[in-house]
Amino acid sequence: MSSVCVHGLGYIGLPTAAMLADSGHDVTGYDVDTELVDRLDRGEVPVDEPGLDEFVTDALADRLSVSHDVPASDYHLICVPTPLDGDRADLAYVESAAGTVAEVLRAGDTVILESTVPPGTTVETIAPILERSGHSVGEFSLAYSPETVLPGNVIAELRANDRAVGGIDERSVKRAAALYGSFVEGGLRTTANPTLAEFVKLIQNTYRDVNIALANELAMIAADYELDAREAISLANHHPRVDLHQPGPGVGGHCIPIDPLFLGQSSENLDLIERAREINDGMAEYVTDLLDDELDSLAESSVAILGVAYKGNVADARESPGLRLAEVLQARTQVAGAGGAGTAGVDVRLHDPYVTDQRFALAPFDEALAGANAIVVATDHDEYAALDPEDVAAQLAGNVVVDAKGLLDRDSWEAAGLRVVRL
Ligand SMILES: NC(=O)C1=CN([C@@H]2O[C@H](COP(=O)(O)OP(=O)(O)OC[C@H]3O[C@@H](n4cnc5c(N)ncnc54)[C@H](O)[C@@H]3O)[C@@H](O)[C@H]2O)C=CC1
Ligand SMILES: CC(=O)N[C@@H]1[C@@H](OP(=O)(O)OP(=O)(O)OC[C@H]2O[C@@H](n3ccc(=O)[nH]c3=O)[C@H](O)[C@@H]2O)O[C@H](C(=O)O)[C@@H](O)[C@@H]1O
Repeated sequence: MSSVCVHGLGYIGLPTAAMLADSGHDVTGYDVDTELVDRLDRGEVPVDEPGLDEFVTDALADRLSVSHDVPASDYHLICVPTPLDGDRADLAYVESAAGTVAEVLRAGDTVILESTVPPGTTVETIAPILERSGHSVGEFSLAYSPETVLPGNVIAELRANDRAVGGIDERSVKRAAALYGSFVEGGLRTTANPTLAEFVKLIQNTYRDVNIALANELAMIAADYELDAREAISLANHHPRVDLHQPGPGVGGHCIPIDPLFLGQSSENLDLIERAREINDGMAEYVTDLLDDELDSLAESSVAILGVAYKGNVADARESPGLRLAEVLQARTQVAGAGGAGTAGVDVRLHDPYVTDQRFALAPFDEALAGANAIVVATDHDEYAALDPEDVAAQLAGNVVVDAKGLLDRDSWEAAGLRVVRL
């Protein structure tokens, strides 16, 4: 078993550190957020993910420790953020983490980058920073291995998913594969080319983004023929070589809407991929058009948006389709005030049973619904699937329901006197 230091104890780093400890390695978790390190040290697990609390707590009682310092270790795993800055990846965090590793790196150690990055980052950006240690690539090992876990199912997918491992040389491939082999039950797909592994991660998320855009476009076309897109997609998917995705109010989260843009960082050849992004981002406009068609006067209406989390049963509201819809609705109906300043027309109420972020001015469910002219189901939370249409109808002033996630049983909702428009 090896000593491992995990840099970055967020959504990816923390479960990975606990998994490595669970597999018998001696793991140190390091994060620049000193408060986070202190909280973890007290046994508080601030990352919201099913089963993670107990998994991390058990690891902390055994082979996982957290520290404000980076110890010399056989392995360094870098799991720090790579946000978007304009239309480019902000690599400041991975550069900083690599700089910290360089300070303790020894000949024979292995560094693995897990953060999602534009192709070429490991070779062109990380390797030169690590060489500030005084050791050359080859004296230490270096690999890229992307994380592919699905939020909501992280612990199971850490073990079960196949994992791409791209080493900078054959020794790096072997060293990285040995570490992942200690807990990955899926296949290890190795290559002596980190750039290929970086590219593979990006095209997995791009595949999903482009396919969702196709589903969204099909939903708009189906509506022109007065057909139910989801019924059509379900029937079409019975073909052995067709697997269409589902339409929705947009693509949220901090990965799928962002990773396709990383692909374009050193290539002028993105076309379909860029168009897919536009289609997915444009779904908020489309849902606004639907509401405009259904309501007498959008500007004088109240609309309850159910769901600001980016997807069902999670609390993460990054790149939220529900919030984007709220912005578009307000921008569309803004009217010039006396001083020329815009005043919002439509009254938008936001509700979410999972999101706790105070910045979003979320309303309790009954307040969000009270006297509203329309509701939009923007997130497929289980709580919304279980709503009683009679109760909802009794609280609304209007009868328009836009089911943007195909969550509701249309017959029972229409039997309650509601007009259901579904994407
Ligand atoms: N969250 C997800 O579902 C997935 C995320 N990824 C990728 O994994 C990477 C990490 O993402 P998350 O864990 O979600 O981010 P996160 O924001 O949850 O956590 C990152 C942590 O890194 C810490 N950090 C920042 N700079 C640091 C440094 N120089 N040294 C040590 N710690 C530092 C931050 O304080 C934070 O606690 C990103 O590149 C992301 O795109 C990949 C697949 C899935
Ligand atoms: C290829 C792939 O499935 N990538 C996963 C993805 O996780 P994430 O939770 O962002 O993906 P998701 O469940 O597709 O949700 C993204 C968004 O897309 C929407 N969505 C999803 C599927 C669909 O048919 N239609 C649709 O509109 C969701 O509602 C959500 O707003 O991105 C993660 C990441 O890279 O962070 C990655 O680890 C996960 O495995």
